[in-house]
Amino acid sequence: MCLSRTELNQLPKIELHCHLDGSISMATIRVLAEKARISIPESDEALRFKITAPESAESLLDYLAPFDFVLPMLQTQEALELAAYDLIAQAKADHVRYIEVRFAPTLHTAGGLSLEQVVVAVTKGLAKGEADFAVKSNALLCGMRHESVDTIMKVVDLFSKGELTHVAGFDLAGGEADGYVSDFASILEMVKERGIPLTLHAGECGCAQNVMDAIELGATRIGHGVAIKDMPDKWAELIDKKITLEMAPTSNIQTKAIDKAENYPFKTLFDAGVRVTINTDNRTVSDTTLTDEYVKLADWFGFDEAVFRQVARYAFEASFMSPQQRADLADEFML
Ligand SMILES: O=c1[nH]cnc2c1ncn2[C@H]1C[C@H](O)[C@@H](CO)O1
Ligand SMILES: [Zn+2]
Repeated sequence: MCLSRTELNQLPKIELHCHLDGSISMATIRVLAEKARISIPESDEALRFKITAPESAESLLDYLAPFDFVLPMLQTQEALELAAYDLIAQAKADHVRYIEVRFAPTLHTAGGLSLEQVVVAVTKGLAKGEADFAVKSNALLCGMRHESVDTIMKVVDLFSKGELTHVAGFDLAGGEADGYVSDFASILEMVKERGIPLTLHAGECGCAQNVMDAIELGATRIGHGVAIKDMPDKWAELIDKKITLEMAPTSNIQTKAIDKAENYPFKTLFDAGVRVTINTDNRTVSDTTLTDEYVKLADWFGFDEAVFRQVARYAFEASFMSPQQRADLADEFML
C-alpha cells in the first residue's frame, strides 16, 4: 500500500546533503535583505524567480546561478546565524532528526569576516536550532572547485583549530569537470592524513570516473554520484567499501544529471545493494523539502516504509555524527 504524504513526512529522517546558502526560506531572505540593505522584488512570485533554479536550466552551472543572488546577504555573523537557524526550523518540519549542513566559508568573507568567524556563526545558529527544535546537526565545510589549492587549504586548516565544534567533514562543491578530483589530490591527501571525514560532489555531470577517483582519494560518501549508473561493473566495489551516495532527485533532474524520472537510478542502485540516501541538496534553489523528495521517490518507485527505513539506516551509518549523537539516535535508526 502506498504511503500518504503525511506518513512520509512523519518518518524520522537523516539528511546528509544540504547546502546552507541554497536553503534559506523566502521569509528569512526578506529579513536578511533588509538587514543588508539589498533591494529585492516585493512580490513572492518575482522573488521566487530569483532564488530558484531556472526551469530552463540545462546544466549544473545554470542551476548554480541563484547562489549569486543570495550570497551578498550572507556576509555577517548575524545573517549566517539566522540562516542556519532557519534551516533547522525547516528540517524540523520534515521530521529530520539529524542534518549535515554544508557551506563554503570563503563565500562569506566579502564583508570582512574571517573564515573562522563564518564557521562560528553558522554553528551558533545550528546550536540554537537544536535547542529550539530538537534537530541535531553538524557543519560540513566546502572548498569550491574553482578556487586555488592555497585557498582551499585554508578551509582544511580550519579543522585543526581546536575550538571549532560541530564541524564534521569536508567537501568540494561547484561546477564539475572530467578529472577534477585528481586536480585536488594534494589537498585530499592532507584531508586523509588529518583524519577529516570526506564527502565529495562527483558524478553530477556524467563524469562517472570522478566518483571512482573520489573513492580512491578517501571519500566515504559521494555527493550525488548519479553517473555511476553508467558503470555497473563498479557497483560491487561501492558495496564492498560501504560507499554511500547522497542523492537528491529534484536537483539531479534540474542539473540534467538525469533526463527524466523513469531513468533515475535510485531504485536500480538500491536493489543492487548500493547505499543510497535521500537529500534535498538545496531546499530553496530546488524549491523542495525532504518530504517532497520522499513523495517523489514513493510515486516513481512505489517504495514502502521498509525501503525508507533502510535508506535512513544507510544515512545514519554514513553520517559524520559524534559518538554522543550516534548513541542518542541509534534506537531510532538502527531498528
Ligand atoms: O549540487 C551542487 N553541486 C555542486 N555545487 C553545488 C551544488 N549545490 C550547491 N553548490 C555550491 C553552490 C554553493 O554556493 C556552494 C556552497 O554551499 O556549493
Ligand atoms: Zn550539493
